[in-house]
Amino acid sequence: MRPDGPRPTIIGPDSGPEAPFPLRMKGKVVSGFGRGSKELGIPTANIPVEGVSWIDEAESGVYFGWAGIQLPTSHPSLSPVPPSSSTAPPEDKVAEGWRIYPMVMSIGYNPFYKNKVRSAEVHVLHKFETDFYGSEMAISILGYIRPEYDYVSVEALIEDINTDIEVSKRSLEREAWQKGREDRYLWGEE
Ligand SMILES: Cc1cc2nc3c(=O)[nH]c(=O)nc-3n(C[C@H](O)[C@H](O)[C@H](O)COP(=O)(O)O)c2cc1C
Ligand SMILES: Nc1ncnc2c1ncn2[C@@H]1O[C@H](COP(=O)(O)OP(=O)(O)O)[C@@H](O)[C@H]1O
Repeated sequence: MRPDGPRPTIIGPDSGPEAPFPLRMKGKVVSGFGRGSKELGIPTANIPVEGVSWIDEAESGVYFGWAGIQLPTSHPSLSPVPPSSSTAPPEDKVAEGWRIYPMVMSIGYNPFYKNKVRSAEVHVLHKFETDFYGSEMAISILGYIRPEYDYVSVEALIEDINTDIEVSKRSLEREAWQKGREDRYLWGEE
């Protein structure tokens, strides 16, 4: 059960991420249990964990970092990227539909829902006009926020996820953490 008490408002030192981060994984967005949007109002894009070398050793819990998504060229949320932006992917990758966003995610069994299989679920900190199932997504995890908990109610779970969103935004705003956006892995390169 979630312990009582205040939570840290920012994660990691101002100097930037520390080992073992960044932890990276990528895959096509698949469907989960359909609870993210409908029950919680917080959609989470699932990517398969099979074949991710570090996943078995990773602690279950909530992580944050950057996500690259290749949106189909017909996607209504494919807003233009200012070419002057130093953190945008290279122009050819922008043309292929790649965009970079901050993200917060959970890796584990979702104790509140008592899942039997381990999942990786990414909430992208951006408002999309439609879904992006089947899109290629690459993530670079830069820090660990907290363990997964069971909750007395769905409202208590939602409140903690909203705090995770704020902690992630605040942590990534710092200069040394913004550099993480320039990781080529985020636009599909090895
Ligand atoms: C940032 C974040 C934190 C989460 N923390 C927890 C948690 O502490 N306990 C839990 O049971 N589930 C947690 N979840 C998982 C939600 O329960 C999950 O996203 C929801 O069940 C939707 O599942 P679905 O996408 O497979 O439908 C978290 C999800 C996110 C995005
Ligand atoms: N900001 C967002 N972050 C993550 N996924 C989003 C977002 N906005 C829209 N989506 C879409 O919503 C889907 C997740 O919806 P959700 O209700 O959690 O269902 P499920 O987990 O069963 O697939 C993602 O796969 C993606 O296509």
